[in-house]
Amino acid sequence: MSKQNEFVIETRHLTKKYGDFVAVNDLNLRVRRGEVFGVLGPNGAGKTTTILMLLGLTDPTEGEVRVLGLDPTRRPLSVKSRVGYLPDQVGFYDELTARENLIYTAKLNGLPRQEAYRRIEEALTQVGLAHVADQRVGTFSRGMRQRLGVAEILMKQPQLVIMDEPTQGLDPEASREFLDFIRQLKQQGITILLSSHLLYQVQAVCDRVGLFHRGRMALEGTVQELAKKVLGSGYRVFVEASGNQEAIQNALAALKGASEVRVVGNNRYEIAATQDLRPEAAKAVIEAGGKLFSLAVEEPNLEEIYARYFKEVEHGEAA
Ligand SMILES: Nc1ncnc2c1ncn2[C@@H]1O[C@H](COP(=O)(O)OP(=O)(O)OP(=O)(O)O)[C@@H](O)[C@H]1O
Repeated sequence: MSKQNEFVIETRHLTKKYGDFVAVNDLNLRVRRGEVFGVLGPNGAGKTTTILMLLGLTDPTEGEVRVLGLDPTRRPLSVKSRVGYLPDQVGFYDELTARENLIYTAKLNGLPRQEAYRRIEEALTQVGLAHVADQRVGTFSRGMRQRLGVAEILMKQPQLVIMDEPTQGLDPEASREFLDFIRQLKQQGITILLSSHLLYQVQAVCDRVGLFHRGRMALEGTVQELAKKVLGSGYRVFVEASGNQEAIQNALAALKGASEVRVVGNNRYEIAATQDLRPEAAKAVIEAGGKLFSLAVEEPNLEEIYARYFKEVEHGEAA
């Protein structure tokens, strides 16, 4: 394993078998300090099983795991007290109030009493639950429970937060707030592992993503890197310009990074490109004697990458 600190999460040849079934297969996952890493993949790809191993909640069959330099198999409590965990259904004691639930967690984590009280009040206020702090959690809506889960994380002040489908079942407003919360944590230098099926959300907050497929990490990188690998290009640049159509089209097609140029209407062109070619396209239009009216760019889209990747996998399997 590499030097502590560089990677907050590191797995080597991590494998989990249930009988003959391999749920996680030879997984090498590395998440750097301070990054937001998105875990994607179809149902049953092994995402939750991986997360449970990272938290010491289930033991690997083979391979190694380090979380914050600790082995969760041997030191599950040390890992749990340092890592914030937000599953899709946050487990709280329904008969206890919001505040009592947090006091209970604080005790489990060995927080000193006064410090715990201070942090709990702060966290409850931050997530907007201060006014219901003394209500039983059994009366809470799903969104309120999730907020309490967030309060628990804020109270812990962890170095790493692991989230498994955290916005599942939340309304759009609550999901948006949740994304802001992730950004806030990132600003504080906290590392985040986020598993989600909501690709646009993942794209909005993640620095890198890993695509899981049948227990393996099939692809890994920034959205741009994945776009290059899977789509070949990924950027679309839209150009509106008058002038000699053939000259403009040729000039655009000659740009480095342009893989295809299509005429999509009167004086309108669409470039498929490996990067944002707007400045280069502007220059090319002028040099080809054209007049530029507008330029726009569409960045690579994780939905498209995901759909294309799995279509190709299926196609490969069918062949
Ligand atoms: N305790 C268990 N016993 C037997 N098989 C299991 C057990 N837990 C998980 N599995 C199987 O392991 C595979 C991976 O499950 P896992 O929950 O990790 O997938 P996932 O990627 O999180 O999927 P989802 O997106 O549906 O949450 C699935 O086929 C699942 O049925």
